[in-house]
Amino acid sequence: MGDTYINPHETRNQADSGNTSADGSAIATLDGSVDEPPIRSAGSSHYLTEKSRGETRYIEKLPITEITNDPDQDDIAICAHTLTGIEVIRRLQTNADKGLSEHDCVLRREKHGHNKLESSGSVTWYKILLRQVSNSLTLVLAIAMALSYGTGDFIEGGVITAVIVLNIVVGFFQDYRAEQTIQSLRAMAAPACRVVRENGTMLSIKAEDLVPGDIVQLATGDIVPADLRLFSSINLATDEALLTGESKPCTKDALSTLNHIECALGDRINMAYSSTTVTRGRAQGIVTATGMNTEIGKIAQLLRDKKVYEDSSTFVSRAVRRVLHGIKSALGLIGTPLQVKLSYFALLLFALAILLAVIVFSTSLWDIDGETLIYGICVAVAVIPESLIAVLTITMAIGSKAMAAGNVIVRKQAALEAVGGVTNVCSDKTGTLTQGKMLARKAVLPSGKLLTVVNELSPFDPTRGDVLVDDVRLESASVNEVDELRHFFSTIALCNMSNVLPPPGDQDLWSATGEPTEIALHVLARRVDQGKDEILSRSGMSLLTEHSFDSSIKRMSVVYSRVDPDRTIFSFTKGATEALLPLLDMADGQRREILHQVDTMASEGLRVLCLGYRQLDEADLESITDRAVIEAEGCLTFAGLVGLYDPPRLESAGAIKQCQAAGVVVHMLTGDHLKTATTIAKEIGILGPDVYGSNAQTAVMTAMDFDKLTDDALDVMDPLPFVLARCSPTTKLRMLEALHRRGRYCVMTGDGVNDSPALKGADVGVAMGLNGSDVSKEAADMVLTDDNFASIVSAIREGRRLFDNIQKGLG
Ligand SMILES: Nc1ncnc2c1ncn2[C@@H]1O[C@H](COP(=O)(O)OP(=O)(O)OP(=O)(O)O)[C@@H](O)[C@H]1O
Ligand code: NA
Repeated sequence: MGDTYINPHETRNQADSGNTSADGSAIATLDGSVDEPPIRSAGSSHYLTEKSRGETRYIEKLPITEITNDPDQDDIAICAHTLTGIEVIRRLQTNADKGLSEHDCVLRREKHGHNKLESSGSVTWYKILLRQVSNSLTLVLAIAMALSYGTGDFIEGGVITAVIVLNIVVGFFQDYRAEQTIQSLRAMAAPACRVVRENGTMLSIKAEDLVPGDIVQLATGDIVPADLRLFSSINLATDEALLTGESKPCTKDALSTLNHIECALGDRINMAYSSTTVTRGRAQGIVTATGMNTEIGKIAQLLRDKKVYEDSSTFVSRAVRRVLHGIKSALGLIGTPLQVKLSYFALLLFALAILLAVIVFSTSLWDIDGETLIYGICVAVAVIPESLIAVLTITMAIGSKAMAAGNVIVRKQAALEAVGGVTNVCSDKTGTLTQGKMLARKAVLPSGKLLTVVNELSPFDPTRGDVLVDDVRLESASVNEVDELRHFFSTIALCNMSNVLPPPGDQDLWSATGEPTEIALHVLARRVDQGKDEILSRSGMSLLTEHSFDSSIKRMSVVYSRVDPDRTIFSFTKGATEALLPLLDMADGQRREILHQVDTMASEGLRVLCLGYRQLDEADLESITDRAVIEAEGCLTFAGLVGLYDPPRLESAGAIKQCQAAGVVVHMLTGDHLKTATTIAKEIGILGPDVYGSNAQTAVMTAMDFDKLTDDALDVMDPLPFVLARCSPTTKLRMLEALHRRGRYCVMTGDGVNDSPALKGADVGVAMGLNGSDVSKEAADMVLTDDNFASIVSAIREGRRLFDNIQKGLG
């Protein structure tokens, strides 16, 4: 239950207040819940709905709790799931529409503190200093120094002392700075969230700044920033494994109200808990608990209160384990692979030094006089390369600084070294190799008429530029007179979650929020006054349900209904051609015709979307909530094709050339059409006369063909594809495995929720800082602050320099 926001045929068994009247008017809630500024929030209309619908009944059913003027936040956190959304909003003295004022927030923050988990103490300066002293190299050097002084070799002794001091000082400042960077990175990487504040403005703020009573919006891929009582939701599901251990996503329903306060966390389907992740859908909720008061905070508190080694092992085995751990970390055998390697190296040198000393002493048949002693020690000390340590420390310091300057946040230390050894890069296309700013250039209508956009200036400004139909300018007024035009524009505007925003005041810079693909379509619709809001207010339609875009099935559907006398219901679908063609109701000949048109557009480098719509009966409503059923039914009427252009980034071609010159192979793993991807790949040089194997049959493949092959077949393939089109997250994993079986070492980029396995599996997983989901950032080793492919290349360069310098130091 609760799979959708509203289903008239659904009977609810929860004690519920007036929201069972789930018909047209409550539905109106939904279309308001577009996710970005400066819209009215979904909450508002829901609020009105609940109020306007049977208010008396609502009051009768009010829980018998006292309403105080000073709502107690702790109290709300405990019982929010048993109250209606409205009640929670009222008790927390906020407004779903307007949100809290800045003044309120300051007061509440004073009372409840920041929304973050208290960590177990930050690293202090003396701990960092201790870390400098306690490693094999320093220990070995210290012994050498003592021996040198002991034998009166003050020059050698002085040099070693200088090296030790340099090592400690540089190391200290470097680590200290790194520690601070990590702190600030944590703050930066702390999930941002979208919140309604100050009379209804939508802001993006750090989760840390949330206070109880804030109105928060959630979308697929978000990490829930605080404990929330949801008050509107569409197809929402969250992954709560962290809290409940339940690995299946938990379907949420904002409109339900539960009866029992003690109800298990996993059953509280009207709540979303801090640190869980949104696996699908979107929602709005009100913050009921922050920081250590959240459910995850309570767990953290429990963990902190517990003794560190609280297991069944005996005192002795615990002590042994601790001592071993202590020795290992003192010798520097705990850390990144490189640190460990270096520590072993130092120990090896030390052993060698002792061996030499022993040899010297043996030649004098252990008749050790002063001279032999000095000689032996000098030989031993000479083996230890003081300069190595100085070089190392300085190189590491410079390397990590350069990375940060190059728009790459290194989340895991080991990645700093790993990235230098990379032999293959598997990159996304959209937004990474290309600019991610799409423009709708062309469209083909069902009748075969060609629609083109000319004279456009900026990607977001619908007022500049003209739409031509077969070379005749299309006037806004005539759209509604032609059926196929009306259906075409309704589909691209309504099956769309983006917002296109006029410039504020007297400026002329349009802006937009949402996915580039959808923005491009929305701008096209607005060029002829067919924006989403315009269509909705004109036709009186409201959203029934929505299945947001899913990159594994590559399409999106929405269902709208009109509340007129004979309630008409329409579904609109858009997606990749391969995903939509089987759902279209048409003859095979016509399908082939469409495929031909798609091919032509794709070879021009355009991303082609296919559109369809369908009129539904009341009876179909039963099934609209279940995506699998909608798919099976299909029977869509074809509404047209649209071609979007996403120009490559200017830096891409150069960066790819540098990679190839350095022997790094670049692969493009994209969700896009084969032809579109190939055209772009040629433009930026992933394929070309200089690239060995570019003309091979396997250079360009669709994921479908790739996935069909067995591992053995992949292993003999030469070369592995440079372009993999229509990729899904699992294809990325197979590509990774194939590369690993060949002993390659690779970077993999990803931005989506389901890219996490590929990011974790890669030698260096790279997430996108600007447009990536929180989940992908958590899984990655590195995050690009500018989403730019060129930054990966500079990271590789920096990593290699680091490696080379260390190599030189060792040699
Ligand atoms: N919002 C959307 N609604 C419907 N279909 C979409 C939408 N976005 C993309 N598509 C279709 O799905 C295909 C794959 O998109 P997907 O998001 O998986 O790839 P991408 O992330 O854009 O590309 P890349 O993997 O190179 O970054 C697109 O080529 C397009 O046909
Ligand atoms: Na992608």
